[in-house]
Amino acid sequence: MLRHMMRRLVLFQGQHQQPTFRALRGTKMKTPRHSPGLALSIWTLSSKPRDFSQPNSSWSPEMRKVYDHYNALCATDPENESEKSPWMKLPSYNRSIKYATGGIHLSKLIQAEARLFTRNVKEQGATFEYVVFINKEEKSCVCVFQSGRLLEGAPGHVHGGAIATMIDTVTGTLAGFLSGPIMTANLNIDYRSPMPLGSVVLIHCVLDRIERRKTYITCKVTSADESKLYTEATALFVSISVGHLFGSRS
Ligand SMILES: CCCCCCCC(=O)SCCNC(=O)CCNC(=O)[C@H](O)C(C)(C)COP(=O)(O)OP(=O)(O)OC[C@H]1O[C@@H](n2cnc3c(N)ncnc32)[C@H](O)[C@@H]1OP(=O)(O)O
Repeated sequence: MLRHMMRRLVLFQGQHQQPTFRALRGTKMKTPRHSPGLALSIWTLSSKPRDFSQPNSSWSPEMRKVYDHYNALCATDPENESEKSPWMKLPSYNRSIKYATGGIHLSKLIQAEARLFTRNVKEQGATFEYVVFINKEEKSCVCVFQSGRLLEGAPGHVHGGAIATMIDTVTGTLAGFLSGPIMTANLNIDYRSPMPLGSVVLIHCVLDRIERRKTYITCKVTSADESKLYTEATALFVSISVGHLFGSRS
């Protein structure tokens, strides 16, 4: 069954419909605590994983306003239903493996207690609140990001590592959407002005170019009204085989 699910995962990644999953190198299989039969029957009944891109009560009115703006862009015009919007909102789970068909089951086998860095604090609003909207035609995306109180670096401002985490996540999401399974090979960041803790910012990413296995993305982080530039970055992602995550170079 595991082999079957892995095959579905590879097929899924090849369709480039969703962002890729991140490194699982050094992965260990976890033996289910229950008997396999019982465990499987429970999994079959399990509901959909929580989608963290949905609004929650920690979102500020500004976060909600920007979210509503981009969410409206995703809707199909009722007067022209044949023309689909190029915008789409991506779901977000606490493990990227859950994007794959059967991923919810796989995530219970592969390092079952692992959690995506940006989604690992249960308290809503304490760390990374974000949602990513992709524009398929422009090969670009916008992430609406609200930083929480646990992300402080300089007093009252967001930690540079937290900003880098978000840039890696959003550029990686776009690269994975466009190129399938990838890993970050290079990330260059210029911090232009300090980002107030708790503020809502936009992370704009666009495809620069694709050369063989290399996908180059450029990124700008601005205030929600786009009047202030906080950060600029460029990122290189290299396409990998799923085997690369499990230690095989083939
Ligand atoms: C939903 C959430 C999404 C989150 C996305 C986040 C993704 C991550 O953070 S991944 C974690 C951080 N990244 C890593 O741990 C990666 C570690 N590095 C590796 O595994 C490998 O070095 C890897 C995969 C990047 C490249 O290795 P490999 O597959 O052997 O590629 P390799 O043959 O060396 O290079 C391929 C091409 O990329 C180029 N390249 C590789 N690394 C670099 C680099 N650091 N800088 C510039 N170019 C590079 C090579 O020159 C080569 O170019 P060309 O095609 O022109 O000859």
